[in-house]
Amino acid sequence: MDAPTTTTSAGNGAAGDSDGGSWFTPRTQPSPDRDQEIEGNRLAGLRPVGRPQEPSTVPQRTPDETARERIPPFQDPPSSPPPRPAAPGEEHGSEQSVFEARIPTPRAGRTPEASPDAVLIRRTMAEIGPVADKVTSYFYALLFVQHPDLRSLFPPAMDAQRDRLLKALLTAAEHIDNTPVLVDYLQNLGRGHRKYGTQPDHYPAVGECLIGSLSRYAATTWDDETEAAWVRTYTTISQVMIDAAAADELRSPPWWLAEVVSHELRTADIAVLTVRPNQPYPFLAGQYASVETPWWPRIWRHYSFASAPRSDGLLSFHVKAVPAGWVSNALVHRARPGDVIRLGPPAGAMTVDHSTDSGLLCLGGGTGIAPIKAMIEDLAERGRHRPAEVFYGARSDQDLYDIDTLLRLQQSNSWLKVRPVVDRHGLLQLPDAIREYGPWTEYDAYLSGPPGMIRSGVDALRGVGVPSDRIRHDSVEELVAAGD
Ligand SMILES: NC(=O)C1=CN([C@@H]2O[C@H](COP(=O)(O)OP(=O)(O)OC[C@H]3O[C@@H](n4cnc5c(N)ncnc54)[C@H](O)[C@@H]3O)[C@@H](O)[C@H]2O)C=CC1
Repeated sequence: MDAPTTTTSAGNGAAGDSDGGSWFTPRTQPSPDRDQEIEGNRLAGLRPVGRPQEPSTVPQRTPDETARERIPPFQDPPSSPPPRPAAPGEEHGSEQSVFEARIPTPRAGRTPEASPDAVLIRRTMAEIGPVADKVTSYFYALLFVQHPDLRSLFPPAMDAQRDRLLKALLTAAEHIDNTPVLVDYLQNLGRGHRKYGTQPDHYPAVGECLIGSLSRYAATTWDDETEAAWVRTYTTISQVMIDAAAADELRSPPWWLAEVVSHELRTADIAVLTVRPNQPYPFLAGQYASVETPWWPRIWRHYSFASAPRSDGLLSFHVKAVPAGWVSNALVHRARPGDVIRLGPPAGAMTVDHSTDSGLLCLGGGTGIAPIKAMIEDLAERGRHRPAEVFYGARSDQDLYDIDTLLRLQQSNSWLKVRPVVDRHGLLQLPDAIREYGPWTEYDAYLSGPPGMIRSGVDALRGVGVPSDRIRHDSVEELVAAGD
């Protein structure tokens, strides 16, 4: 399952397609027998094109610069809106592919002018919106019938994961004008897809089926111009992903194997697992990884690292078994020392900004405390004496399964204050607790927990005057939510 080797960044062959255009060659004229063509094969003209070496006089560009050039510049700099709450997932973040980028929405009253392609794409999106389920079913049916070899890249049982690829593509397309954020998102998506065994030549197949499905369900507005806009957009999207995967191949494996070295049941349904990766696993405190168990092949779920990077290389996760959570139940009730799981690459931008001395206001709800604890350990290890206040919310005293660890950290670090907040009478008091303390004007806020907590926590923080750009949380699935 090697990652692509054919594409690299500009300066060594990536930029400058042979025709000076895109990776795909869009058909601009309808073919005479268009009506007879099988849906999904309509873009048989989509093909990877050769990529000659650039002349040595061309200054070397980084993969990032190349990727950003592929996407037209946003007409208006992205604003800093309130972070959108994460959408519900059945397990932490569930497996949202590698969604983590935040697509800023334009500031109220200042609508940036959309590019012509973006206008056409949004028109298609508006038409397929009411029949999104049908588009999804048709897209996957097409993909697996036309390209049965791709079926093995997806889980045997296509549950909620099923529509994630399509959603990711559609959401990215819809935000094609928003260069800075989209590039990060797509690069992450490309890197994250290495663990599925995605190869560059899979992209045209997906592109054909995407266009086949869209043209069928957006038939009223679909025309050659629209098709050309989608082909250009998909070409850009896929090329950024392919290049990011190729660059990543030079420095990281597509996945890591990790042996469970300890498994501690802290409550009837919460386990703390410690694993040893088979090779060094670099990550930052606050990030998360996708995890696959041997019992549910190709089903990946996200879990945050519950400790800062350790000198012995071990990683830990807090997992709560949730109803119908295949992976979480396996990890809590089945996994034992000696079992081997797979880890995807680290992802997530909810990390500590070490360039400032601002305080940290952290809200952790349930197992959402895991990345918060990792960030506090990170601060402690760096010897940075920044004020940090942790509000740890749980439904009962018993559910404060990691309070001892946090209290120990508090004992040895005078700058840290830990405040357990247990729901009383079914009332969720975590956001109320923030209002009771403060002021928080000199603090950066970090939230981690269930989507409802993130939502009300963000509201509460903004209510007490914490500016949106100082509020951070995992934005897993934000793009998907934005595309809904
Ligand atoms: N395991 C991990 O590594 C991570 C898990 N998460 C997420 O954290 C969540 C943890 O689930 P549980 O432990 O079952 O938490 P839970 O549902 O028991 O909630 C924990 C606490 O969060 C607060 N809370 C919950 N809903 C709220 C709302 N609507 N408004 C205000 N406060 C609210 C309350 O204080 C509650 O006691 C999951 O959604 C998981 O996806 C997030 C990051 C990391």
